Amino acid sequence: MSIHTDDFAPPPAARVVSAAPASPQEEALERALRPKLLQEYVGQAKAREQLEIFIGAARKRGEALDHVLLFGPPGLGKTTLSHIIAAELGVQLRQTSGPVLEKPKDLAALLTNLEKNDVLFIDEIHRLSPVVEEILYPALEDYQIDIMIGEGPAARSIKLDLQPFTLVGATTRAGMLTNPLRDRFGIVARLEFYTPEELARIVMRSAGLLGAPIDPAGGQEIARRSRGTPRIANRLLRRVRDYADVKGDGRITQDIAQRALAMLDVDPQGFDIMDRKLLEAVIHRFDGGPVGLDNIAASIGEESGTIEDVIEPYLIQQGYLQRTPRGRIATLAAYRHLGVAAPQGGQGGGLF
Ligand SMILES: Nc1ncnc2c1ncn2[C@@H]1O[C@H](COP(=O)(O)OP(=O)(O)OP(=O)(O)O)[C@@H](O)[C@H]1O
Ligand SMILES: [Mg+2]
Repeated sequence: MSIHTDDFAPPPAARVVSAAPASPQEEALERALRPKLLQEYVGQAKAREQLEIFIGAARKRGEALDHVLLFGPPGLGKTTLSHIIAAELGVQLRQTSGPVLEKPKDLAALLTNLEKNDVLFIDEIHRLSPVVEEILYPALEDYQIDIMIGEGPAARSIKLDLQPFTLVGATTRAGMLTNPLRDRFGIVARLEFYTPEELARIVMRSAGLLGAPIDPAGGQEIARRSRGTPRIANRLLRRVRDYADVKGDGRITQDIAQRALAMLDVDPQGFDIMDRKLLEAVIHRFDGGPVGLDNIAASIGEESGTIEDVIEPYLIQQGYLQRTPRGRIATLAAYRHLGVAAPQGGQGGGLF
């Protein structure tokens, strides 16, 4: 048996505050913690209020809900919300994703199987191929599709009528949607990072479902360090619970939470090693910026897409990083957080 040095590298999923689901097991656990109705869905007041009204109206009239676009960083509850929409409408949900739909006929098969007012959920909708997207336009507008039968000179196009349905599209990158696709969504909901109070409610609820005894202060400690993201909050809760079982008497107290999170390398701001690496790179290797995304990516050995979708949004929202047309800039808060003296007199990209 040969041993490669790669065997010792931690897998990417080892990042404990990564917003992406770590494994199929984690996805199964997540499903168990998923709220099923709007009432249980914590936070996102704006999106929830909109949906409550439009869902209520659609139900009253017995019509399909307008098409819904959900966008926001990973782990904020887009998939959860799509399931809730179907449940609140009292219809079935069919689920697929942009990269899975390779050919027009893949989408056509799904569409023709929908029943009246059903929800079709397309995750990562920004990754639909153009030929598949083409099929979607008339389906969304007139509940019709044009499909080609046969090949070569014998090929002909036929129109098929569909049942009225609702498309729920989810994306981490609304900017990557084509205009004609974006224009066909009547309801557009942008999901925001959660406040520590909202995350604390989520943590307490999840702990209840897991049967884990927890103090409110323990819940708040986990919430504060979850990067505004329910998926991370639930993951940290499970790790802290393990720690409490082994190192304590099973109860998640603030002290246990603090010790467990320190062990996991999640700092009091909820930043992990990747966040710190990024800020350190901008400050130490690029004089605080401005520096382009690709340079940061090369410098910290992370894909630029991951940086843009997963790492940066929270750092920007919290005011540690700025995205400018000339590149990324580390703010004063970033210098402070890393305990580095900020440059004096108009350096650091003119921020100070
Ligand atoms: N508003 C909420 N209230 C309670 N729990 C939530 C809420 N939003 C999300 N969660 C929890 O967080 C987990 C992740 O949410 P979800 O899978 O819906 O995120 P997502 O936005 O679809 O992520 P991705 O972009 O990776 O697909 C869910 O399993 C659920 O338990
Ligand atoms: Mg999802």
